[in-house]
Amino acid sequence: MNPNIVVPPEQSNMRILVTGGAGFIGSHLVDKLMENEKNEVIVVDNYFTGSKDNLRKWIGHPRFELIRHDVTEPLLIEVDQIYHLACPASPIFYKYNPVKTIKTNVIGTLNMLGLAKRVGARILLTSTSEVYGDPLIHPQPETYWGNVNPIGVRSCYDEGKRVAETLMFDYHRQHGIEIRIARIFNTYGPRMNIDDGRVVSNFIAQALRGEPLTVQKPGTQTRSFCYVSDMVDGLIRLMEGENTGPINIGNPGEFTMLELAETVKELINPEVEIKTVENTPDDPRQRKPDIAKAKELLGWEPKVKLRDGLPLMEEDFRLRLGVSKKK
Ligand SMILES: NC(=O)c1ccc[n+]([C@@H]2O[C@H](COP(=O)([O-])OP(=O)(O)OC[C@H]3O[C@@H](n4cnc5c(N)ncnc54)[C@H](O)[C@@H]3O)[C@@H](O)[C@H]2O)c1
Ligand SMILES: O=C(O)[C@H]1O[C@H](OP(=O)(O)OP(=O)(O)OC[C@H]2O[C@@H](n3ccc(=O)[nH]c3=O)[C@H](O)[C@@H]2O)[C@H](O)[C@@H](O)[C@@H]1O
Repeated sequence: MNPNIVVPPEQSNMRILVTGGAGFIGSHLVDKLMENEKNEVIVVDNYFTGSKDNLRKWIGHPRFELIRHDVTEPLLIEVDQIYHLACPASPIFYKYNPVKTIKTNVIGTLNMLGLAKRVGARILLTSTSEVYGDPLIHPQPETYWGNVNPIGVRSCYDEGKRVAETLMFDYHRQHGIEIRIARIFNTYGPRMNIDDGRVVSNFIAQALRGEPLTVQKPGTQTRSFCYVSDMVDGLIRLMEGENTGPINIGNPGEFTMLELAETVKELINPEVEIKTVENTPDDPRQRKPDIAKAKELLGWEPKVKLRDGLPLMEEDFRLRLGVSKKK
């Protein structure tokens, strides 16, 4: 090929690895990446919390490949970009085998950085707002170092992601790897596991089954919920842009868990009861992203409000649970 011909970036073919691509956010990201005919997408996943079903429309597609692989083992392939998502995200699942969660975050991220270094790929890590722990600053800007319990039951995830961020920056400084770090705040949408255990999927499944909505005590704790299409848009902008991050990607609309339960009840099943149940240790009391950096550096902000996103998720849950809407 003539070396003087410069191929503009939007014209070049890209081979993209998505680890954890059979999961909730990963499978939506794959859908978006596959829309670009210049992209070839490879998913690696161990199916711990993900499923082939989430990718069924792409299985057999000539630009798509699915590999059963655990990221705690080395991976030798040739790719241009790596979206590194592999890690259980629901507290129930990441606490199920905490040692494995740490291995996934630390050894898994080391392996993906090793791959990025060998082939010269750009790598994006999906970190989390949990790096801020139980935050003492509100809302949380990226400059906040957090308030994390290093020995608690959530630490395998929180500290695991903090080490993963450290590894990303050390590979960047020491080996010149091109890195991107997204700090994702609570994301919801179609394809979440019905029994995933996270609050939005729990409340929607409970409302559709006519079971009480289980608000964990005190119920005044807050979260800020981002719809999955907004999240995927933010991740792609971060990968394609020039900033390493970390950058918060989330929706600043903040709700108490009681408010969320009231909203789900009103929109999905006004007859359902709301009951208060025991909470788990170290549950953060408040969480809201400061997204000034995402707005300025990525030109990104979320578009889908909670009241518009919940019905889209309801539709998907109705189909999967076989519960039709009353006329
Ligand atoms: N959804 C959120 O609200 C949220 C918030 C903050 C950060 N994140 C991060 O985003 C990423 C995706 O989250 P999600 O909500 O889609 O979760 P998910 O559990 O649906 O997806 C995670 C995927 O990773 C796979 N996986 C887990 N361990 C693996 C391993 N050792 N090797 C290979 N694959 C493995 C799972 O099988 C699953 O398909 C995670 O890194 C998570 O920490 C998510
Ligand atoms: O977004 C993030 O940064 C992190 O948020 C979540 O962790 P968490 O906010 O604890 O998620 P949930 O399990 O959905 O809990 C949210 C709140 O709802 C409450 N909850 C949960 C479940 C339930 O049935 N009822 C209920 O009131 C919890 O006590 C908590 O206060 C994700 O699961 C993590 O993967 C992610 O990294």
